[in-house]
This record gives sequence, C-alpha cells and structure tokens, in this order.
Amino acid sequence: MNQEKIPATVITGFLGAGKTTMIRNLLQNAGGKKIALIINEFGDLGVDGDVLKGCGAENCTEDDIIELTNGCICCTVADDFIPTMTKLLERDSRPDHIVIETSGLALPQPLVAAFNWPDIRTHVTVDGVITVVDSAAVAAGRFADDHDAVEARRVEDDSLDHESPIEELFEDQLTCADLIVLNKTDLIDVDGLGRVRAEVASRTARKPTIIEAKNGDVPAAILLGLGIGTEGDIVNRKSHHELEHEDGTPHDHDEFDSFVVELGPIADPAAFIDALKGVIVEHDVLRLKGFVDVPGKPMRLQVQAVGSRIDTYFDRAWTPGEARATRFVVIGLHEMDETIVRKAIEALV
Ligand SMILES: Nc1nc2c(ncn2[C@@H]2O[C@H](COP(=O)(O)OP(=O)(O)OP(=O)(O)O)[C@@H](O)[C@H]2O)c(=O)[nH]1
Repeated sequence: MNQEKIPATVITGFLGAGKTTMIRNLLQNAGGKKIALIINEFGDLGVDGDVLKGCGAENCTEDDIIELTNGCICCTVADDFIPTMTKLLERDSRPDHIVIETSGLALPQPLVAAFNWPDIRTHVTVDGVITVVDSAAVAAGRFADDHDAVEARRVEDDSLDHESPIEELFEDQLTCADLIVLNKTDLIDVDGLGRVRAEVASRTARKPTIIEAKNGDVPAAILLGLGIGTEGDIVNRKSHHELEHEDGTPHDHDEFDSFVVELGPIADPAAFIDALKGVIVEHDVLRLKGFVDVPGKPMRLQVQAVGSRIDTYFDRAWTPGEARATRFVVIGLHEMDETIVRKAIEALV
C-alpha cells in the first residue's frame, strides 16, 4: 500500500464567495487526478452537492462526493469530519487528492487542527487553505465594520464580546489562508480591484499569495499542490475566538440563523425574482439559494442570491419520481426575524 500522505485542500470563504463554482471548475480541469470531495453547507438543502454531482466529472464521481449536513464543519469536527475521513481512508481505492469545501460560515482553524489528530495525520496532510473572496462584496463594504450597528447590538445584548460577526469571520478565513482568490473580478473595475486587494491584504498579518479570478476559473495546477502542510502552522493562524478564549471555550454560530421556505409552483419567475430582491434588501438576507418549480418547464430553475445580487438558471431536469417543489434556504444574522421574512417570501407567490 502506498503510504505517502494524501494532500487535502481546504476551500473556505464567506457565504456566496464562489467556492462551489471554483470547485466545479477544478473538477473539470484536474487532469487525471482522482479527487474525493467533502462538502459542508450551513442551512442545508444539498444545493452545493447537487451542483457538484451534476457536473459529471469522471475523476470525481457521485461516490466520491461526501456531504456533511449536521451543521458547520468547524463545530462537528469530532462527530462528523473525523469519522468521514477515516472511512474515506479505508476505501480500497485511495484518492490522489481530497478537496474540502467548508460552509460559508465556518472557521477553517478547527478543521485544519483536526489534521493533527493521530489517526488522520499519519495518512493525510493539508496541502493548503484557499480562501475565496467575493471582491464585489468587499468593494461594497460588506465586510467593513458598521460601527453604529455593532454598538446598537451591544446596547441590546451586553454579552456580546466582540465586533461585527461578519467582519470577524471574514478576517478569520483570511488569517488561515495559504492562497487567497479574489473572485468575481468581472463585477468591479481595475481601481476597485486595487482597493479590494489592499483591504484584503490589510486584514491578515500573514502574507499569503493573492490571485484574481472570474467565475472561480483558476487552473488546477495553481490550486492543487501548494505543499504547505498547514496543520503544522496552525499556531500562527488563530481565529478571533481562539485569541479571546484561550481556555478552549467552544465557539458557535449563534450570530447566524437559517431556515428553509417551501412554496408552490411559480408561474412568473422573473416577477418573483424581482420581488424577492426587495425582500432580501429590506430584511438584510445574507444568502438565499434553492430551486423553483416553473409550471410547464421540464427543468428546475436554480436561484442563487448573494445579498441582493440574484442569479437564476435552469440547472437540470426534474427526475422521474422526484416531487417538483420550490424550496429555498435563507441565511441571515441572528436578528433577522424568521417569521417576518418567511411570511414576506410566502406573500410573493
Ligand atoms: N458575476 C460573478 N458571479 C459569480 C462568480 N463566481 C461565482 N458567482 C456566482 O455567485 C453565486 C454564489 O456562488 P457559489 O459558488 O455558490 O458560492 P459559495 O461560496 O459556494 O456559496 P456558499 O456555499 O453558499 O457559501 C452563484 O450565483 C455563482 O454563479 C464570479 O466570478 N462572477
């Protein structure tokens, strides 16, 4: 048996940055490398898994795609991630490379630390942590601290021990990176991109390589084979939470909430999407994704909203026996009122 350690690449980045899109590209240009993929979503509807299974890459079949659905991977390392890795390593045919997509709300640090567990470290090493950044969102100031809002939250809840949860998470994901991909460069101009690069660089004390991309289109040769062994350098990449709670208090995702909305068929998707945009803006929804049943259409309409930017496309035919349905996962900050947002979306049909 080949005892060489299998390289594992961790792909992280905030909600909607373009992780799944980049992995889809990667699977299609990874040459002959056999890849096993572990994917984790917050507020799971299995959307990412569906997108990736649908890309039909021969080097990464449906069997090679493992979905972890019991919450964010960083909080379920012992119960979910380690057993999954152990099973993967026991398979007869070992993958050449493992790719792990974290949820957009995950801290990469606990996941990388798990590679130091005895059963794992003898077989696998972290080739590198790649952090995908939504350049348009950075340019729009989405990760800049809104001091007034943070202060207002603190007045309401004096147990808050830190600043904006979005800003903090964004920095934690950058702090852990070996490679940062400034994605969605098509949405901003050259000057804007220069400012995004400077802002991203200023948010991490380390000096990871920063590259630019459109639609996550980065050659596999750049993404795979970084050869870092990140698990050995975890001490230099501490998250805000680790720095604040050196006693090991576990972190959680209390600051964020998600729920699933189910609707009936939608006959006029264009009008629906237009109105949905209004709800997203009014209630500050961070991420919404799912599928629409358009009567008379043999295919599902996939909906991907990142903030108020919404993409839609018919992604695949409804399969025989599959119940046609309209379902979305909605993710927002904890203060988002689920009942109100749910009613507002339901009222659009
Ligand atoms: N304009 C533009 N859109 C992009 C680009 N990359 C990804 N997108 C779109 O952004 C949306 C989110 O992309 P995903 O790849 O699902 O993002 P993600 O990081 O996997 O999202 P989560 O797993 O929910 O955190 C989709 O509608 C993509 O088509 C890009 O470079 N430019």
